[in-house]
Order: sequence, then C-alpha cells, then structure tokens
Amino acid sequence: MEDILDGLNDAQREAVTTTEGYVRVVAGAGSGKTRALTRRFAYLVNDLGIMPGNILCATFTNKAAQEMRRRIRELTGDRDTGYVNTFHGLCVGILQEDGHSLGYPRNMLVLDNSDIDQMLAGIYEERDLTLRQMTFSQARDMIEMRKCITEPDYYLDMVTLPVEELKKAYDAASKPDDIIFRGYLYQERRCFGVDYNDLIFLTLYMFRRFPEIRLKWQKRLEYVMVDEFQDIDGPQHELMTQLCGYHRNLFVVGDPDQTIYTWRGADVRFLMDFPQDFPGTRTVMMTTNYRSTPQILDVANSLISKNRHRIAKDLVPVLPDGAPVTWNHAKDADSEAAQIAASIGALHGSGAAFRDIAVLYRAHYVTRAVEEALRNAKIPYVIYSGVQFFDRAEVKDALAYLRLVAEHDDLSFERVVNRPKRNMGRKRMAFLRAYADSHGCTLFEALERTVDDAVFKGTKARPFLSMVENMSLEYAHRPVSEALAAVLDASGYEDMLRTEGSQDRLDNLAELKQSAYDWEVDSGEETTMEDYLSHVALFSNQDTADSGDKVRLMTVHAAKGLEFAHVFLCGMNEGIFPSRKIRTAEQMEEERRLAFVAMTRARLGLHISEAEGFTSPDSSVRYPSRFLLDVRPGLLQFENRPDDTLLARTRDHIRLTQRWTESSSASFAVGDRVAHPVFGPGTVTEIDTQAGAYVIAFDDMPTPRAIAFRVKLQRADG
Ligand SMILES: Nc1ncnc2c1ncn2[C@@H]1O[C@H](COP(=O)(O)OP(=O)(O)OP(=O)(O)O)[C@@H](O)[C@H]1O
Repeated sequence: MEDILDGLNDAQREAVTTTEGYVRVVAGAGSGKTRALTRRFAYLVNDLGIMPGNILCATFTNKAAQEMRRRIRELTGDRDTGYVNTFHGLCVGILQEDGHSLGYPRNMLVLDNSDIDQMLAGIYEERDLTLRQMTFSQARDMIEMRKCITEPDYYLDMVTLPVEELKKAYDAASKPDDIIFRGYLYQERRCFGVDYNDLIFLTLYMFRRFPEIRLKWQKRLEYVMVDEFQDIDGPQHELMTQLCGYHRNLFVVGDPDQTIYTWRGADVRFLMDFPQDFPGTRTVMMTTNYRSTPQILDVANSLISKNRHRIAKDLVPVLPDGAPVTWNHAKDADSEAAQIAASIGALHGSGAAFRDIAVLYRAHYVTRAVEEALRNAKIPYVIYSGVQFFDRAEVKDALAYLRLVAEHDDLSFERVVNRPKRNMGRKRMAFLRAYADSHGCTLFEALERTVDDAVFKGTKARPFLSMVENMSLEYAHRPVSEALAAVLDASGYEDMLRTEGSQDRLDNLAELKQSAYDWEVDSGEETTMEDYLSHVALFSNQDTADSGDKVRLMTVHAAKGLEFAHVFLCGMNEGIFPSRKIRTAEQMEEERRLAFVAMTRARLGLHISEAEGFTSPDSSVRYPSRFLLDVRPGLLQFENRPDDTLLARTRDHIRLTQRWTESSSASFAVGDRVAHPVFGPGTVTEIDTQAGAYVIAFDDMPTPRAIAFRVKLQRADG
C-alpha cells in the first residue's frame, strides 16, 4: 500500500494531517480537493487507527460518493468505507436506525418524483382536479415550497397526528393547493413514505426531540467531512453542525467560484462565514491546478475575474502548455453541431478515446442538433440525465415489484397489479380501494381477503397474489439481484416486454439487474432488500451511465466534479448561456460561475462554440454569449470569427441588459418598511429572487403586490 502522504503538495498535506478541530479548505477548481478528502479519510484510518465506521464524509451526489468510496477502498484496502454518503443517504441510514422513535418503520419508503406523481394522480382522480389546474411538476414545486418555506413545521403533523386526522384535514381541504398538499401528506404518512425534504427535516426534528439519539450519532461520528461545501443549504448546514457537536471535528472543502445551486437554496455564506460560525477554524488555501493546461486556466481565470462578489484567487497551472482554447462561430445551430462532430472525429482519429470527450451545454434542448450530427457521423455517444434511468417506466415497474414483495405497500400494488394485464381495471381497483378504506387495511390485504369474491372472476388476481406471497416468503434469503430477476420472470413482466418486442426496455432491465449486483458488491457487508430499496430512490442515472467508449453529453450542472481530456462547450449564446431566465445581477454571477465550472472540466482541450440564428420561443436574434467577451482578448483563438457588425450589436445588447440586471438586485430584506413612489408605505413580506421582485403589503392596499427590484423604493421608518 502506498504512503498516504505521497504525491501531495504542502497545502494538501496540511489538509490531510490537520485532523482535529475545525478546518476549512478553500480550493480552486482542479486543485485536488477530492484527492485531499480521500487521502484524509485513509490517513485517519491507516495512520491514526480511526475506525471507518466513525467517519462521516458527506458528498453532493451519489456519483461523488461512489467515486470516493472506490478511491478510499484502494487506499485503505478495507471494504468498510464508513459513512461516505450524500446528505439524503446519510439521513436514510439515520432514520432506518432510529426512525422508530418517530413511529416510522425501518423499511420506510423513500419517494422519488415518479412515486410522488403516482400519489398525485390518485389525489387528482379522487378530488376531480385536472392537470390544467396544476401540472404534477408545479404541484411538486408547490409542495416543496410549502414544506421548506411557508409551512416549515409541516412534519409535526406527520409525526404527531394519527393517520385518520391527516385524512380529515385532506377531506376538509377545499382549495386545490390545500387539497394537493394535505392529500400528499396523508398519502405519505399512509405508506410511511418520505421525500427528500422529509429526510432532512425528520432527522433534524428527531435530534431535537430525542437528545439521546443525537448524542449517540454525535459520539459515533468522530470526524465529519463535507465536500462541495459552497453548495450546502440551511438544513444540511444545521445537520452537519449538530453532528460534529460532540467531538468538534469538522472539515469542509469548497470553492466559492463553483457555487451553482443558489436556486435550490445553497448559500455560499456558510463557507465564507465558517470561521465566525466555528471559532478557532484553520483555513487552508489550495490554488495549484493539476487538471488543466495554462491556456484553459487563463481563459477560466479571466472569465471569473469579472464577477464582483468573490474572493480574488487565480488558479496556477502545473501542466505544460497545450493547444489554444478555440471559439468557433457558426452560421446556424446545425453547422455548429456538424463542426463539433467533425472535430470529435478528428480527435478520435488522432488517438483520443471517445469516453475522454464531453459535450457540455447549459440546457438539454440544445442537444437535438448535436445528437443528429453525431449520429450522422456515426460517433457513439451517451446522454447523462435527460430521462433519468431510474425514472423510466420499466425500471420503476421492476422496483415496484420488488417493493411489493418486500412491503406489500399500496403504491407498488397500484403500479403493477395490472402490468402485465390481469384484467384488474378501474372498477375492480375502486372495489379494492373502498374495501381497504373501510377496513383500514392495505390494498394487498384487501385482495387477500376478497380474492374469491365474484368481482374477481375472470381476472388473474389469484396467480398474482400467490406469486407475491411466495416471493415474500423467500426473498430475504436471496441477494437482491436474484430476487429481482426472479420476480421479473415470475410476474410475466419480462415476457410481456418480449411479446411487445421492446428490446430497449429489456436492455434497461438487464442494466438494472447489473446495477443491483454492483450495489451488492459495492456495499460489501450483508445488505438487505430494504437497504437497497431505500437507497435506490436516491440514485440518478449518472450512477449507471458509465457505459463504454462513448462521447459524453451532459449539462454543466451534471458535469460538476468531473473532468475530461477534451470539452466541447456548445450553445454559448445570449439567451442560452447565460440563460434567458436571468433577471438579477446575482443570478448573472451564478451563471458566470457555471460557465467557469464548464471550462474547468477540461484537461487538455477546450472548444467553445456558438451559432447565429434565432432563439426560441421569442425568436430573438442570437448573439454570442457575454461570457466569451468577458475573456481577455487574444486568449481565445477563432476558428470562424463572427463579423464586426455582429460583435458590435452583441456589445450593445449586453450593455442594455446589464443596465437592467444591475438595477435588479434586492436592496431590502423581508420585514423592511419601504415607500413606493405611487403606492406609498408598505412592508416587504417576501423576496422572489427568481422573478427579481419583492412582495410588498402596502398599508393602503387590500392585497399585496409583486414589485420589481428595479423600481426605486425609499426606506421608510418603522
Ligand atoms: N498533488 C497532486 N499531484 C498531481 N496531480 C494531482 C495532485 N492533486 C490532484 N491531482 C490531479 O488533479 C486533478 C484534479 O483533482 P481533483 O479531482 O481532486 O480536483 P478537485 O479540486 O476535486 O476539482 P473540481 O473542484 O474542479 O471538481 C485530478 O486529475 C488529480 O488526479
């Protein structure tokens, strides 16, 4: 086994060996944060003799957690990697162990979007709501808003009220918002389902309510480490603060220039104010960049220096000179895509593997032209995210079968009882639901008790029931991957796909079985189906898409934390990147950080492109992105240069929009008294940074108004 400290620079060494107390690492892109974190874990275990099970390493994504576990295993030679997990995964573990104190069973159901949608569908049907009133995605946003902002104590109902009371509140609700929210809480509680918000809120609540449980976890987690600390949100910060409350060892790493999740509640101030929050903090700065050529770093440094709100730091390269960063201007999106495909072909011809090449973009809709061009050029590619692997219908069905076998829950039952067709349509389901409601039992139990009723004549209810019952008896003795294969076979589900000729879907199921198998191997120790089912909802398709020698297509958000030898950054146009949704100066700075993240993914080659034409949906003229003009002239080498008139018009456009965004920042806080030139005095009740507006309750108006930041307001007294 290599020496843990070998190959580390001074700053990394300091980060690794300063194990006690509060440590903050402020590090640049590609400066070896991941390396420092994994080595620190290994140092604690190998050199200091700390038990892996007493170390927490919280990551931002599953992909990062998996990669970290793999690297730690290589360093320690031990399969046990302790708590290397996402915040949500950690909470699943904590609630599995102690959630019974809140009345939750060990096998609670972790809900993902499609589970939530399924619950919503039931509520909509029951209460005659339509998607025109609110789409599922709007309903999910509304629920999240209420949980996180307007009703932050919502979970008290879930843990203190009997389920009948939740049902009453649902029945009594009359406004669509309330019906959906109350209906959802009721459905969640009925099947002991928890969504991502509940995971953190319930854990925090449990710690407050049961100090002995909190103390147990605090004592267990002797060392707490957090990756990507610049993107941590309030509840996650609270959780970390609690967990390190006994041993007081908290180590965080982050890069303020890579904060890209403010729109989801991340707050970079937690990283900036860390020394005030945790007195005695030691700060380590890491600015040596090992990833990218000087040419790439010059461009990235020059771009990010245009942000006003940042700690100035330049990344210092160690790699030797490489090729210049290119700016390719195309006449339209199709030729931009064709040129990307041609350049990728050329790189491949000169020896680069497809898997080392990534095409990055701001939003998925940009990919259509690129995909077409890659297909035409017969270049293999894989898209990360898009329709998430675990959101695909056949994958959801397969997991629902597993869950039904393990838990006999309603959500899974409803999903698969008639897939393949067993003649269990609406009428018979309504019968089962009514029976379950009046007898206070699950749908599965309802079917067990009524299967001989005349209503089920001519259906395949009996064989379905027997299949699930038989599998339930034996699944606990089998590895998850085998149980999965067995249930897909015995249920007739795979047969159905074969008959339909759905090869793609069968392939996806094969991949799911493989991923379940990998998960068993990865988890090392004994694992149960319940563990698998609670964690699978937290996976994303990034975790399974490592498929062969293919070019990788993904959004910049999905590329966070990754690196590629060659990066093609396409669609660099105003209205695409920066997005047309940007309203305020703060959002524009976040957008610039996102462009910085994109550029710093590249090791050897960075190719930026944009195209003329029109941007849908408002058909505005496409200009090159301001982020290209931010870069110091001379650092970008033109492959095709936009003509001077276009560049001059671009500058005019930027000046105009800049005036708009710069006057569009909030200068007041919630609770402030303000005076409007026409509406008079009022109180700020909300700040909507996405829309760039305050919500103000004016003293002389019966209802509040949203007022744009850019309107001049005076501060008013008391
Ligand atoms: N001391 C070192 N010597 C040589 N190479 C290093 C050293 N530290 C890190 N590297 C290499 O630099 C690259 C970036 O490291 P790593 O992925 O850990 O950076 P990071 O700080 O997590 O990046 P980012 O925040 O941009 O995602 C990797 O290829 C890594 O192997």
